[in-house]
Amino acid sequence: MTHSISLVASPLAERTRAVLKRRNLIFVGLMGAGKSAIGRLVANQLGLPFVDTDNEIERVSRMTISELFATYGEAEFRALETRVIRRLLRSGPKVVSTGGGAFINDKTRRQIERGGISVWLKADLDVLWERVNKRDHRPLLKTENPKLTLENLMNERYPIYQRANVTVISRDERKDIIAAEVMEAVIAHLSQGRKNHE
Ligand SMILES: Nc1ncnc2c1ncn2[C@@H]1O[C@H](COP(=O)(O)OP(=O)(O)O)[C@@H](O)[C@H]1O
Ligand SMILES: O=C(O)C1=C[C@@H](OP(=O)(O)O)[C@@H](O)[C@H](O)C1
Ligand SMILES: [Mg+2]
Repeated sequence: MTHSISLVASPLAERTRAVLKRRNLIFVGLMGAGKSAIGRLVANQLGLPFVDTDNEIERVSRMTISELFATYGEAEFRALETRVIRRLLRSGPKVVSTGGGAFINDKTRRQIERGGISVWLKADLDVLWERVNKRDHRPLLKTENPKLTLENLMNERYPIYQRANVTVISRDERKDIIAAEVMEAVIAHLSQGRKNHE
């Protein structure tokens, strides 16, 4: 777990911390959406611990995600992912970036729903493709036509990601701007919740 504290928290970050209280902030969405990058940035701005579940899985298994898929298959990877996420979400507050399939798994999604506020980083196919095609560490994209695979995953998964508490559009825009939009959306969501309970 990395824990970095910004020297000066912005007013936006302070307001977000105040509404978040002890809840976790959990990033979900497709590969390339920016969960790992934006999650880390938001954690840094909030002065909260940050965990990327793929990194945590690699740490506990002492294998890379690709090695896990190749050696044990996707089903075992999902079981490990569920266990790691359950443990991480037991306490808060922290920022957790999940791998793209976590929220799609029924068991894991229920844990996320109970464990904090979920943020879907939603992006269109060209944005995702532009980002993922530069690296080859994602086993699900090692297909003959990875862009089509990504498109198929979008069609399957977007109806499920839509259940997240908050949606922010991830696009060709500065990361700190996307991070600020995440914080605004979290504040709006939690303030709305408070109004409904009054
Ligand atoms: N707003 C952005 N602008 C430019 N590049 C971005 C942005 N958000 C993410 N990226 C880059 O896109 C790539 C994929 O992002 P990553 O955080 O690994 O996505 P995910 O964890 O959702 O798969 C990384 O190289 C990351 O730095
Ligand atoms: O979409 C998926 O099922 C996966 C996404 C990956 O994480 P990122 O979304 O961070 O790339 C990683 O967990 C694994 O390769 C499976
Ligand atoms: Mg990631």
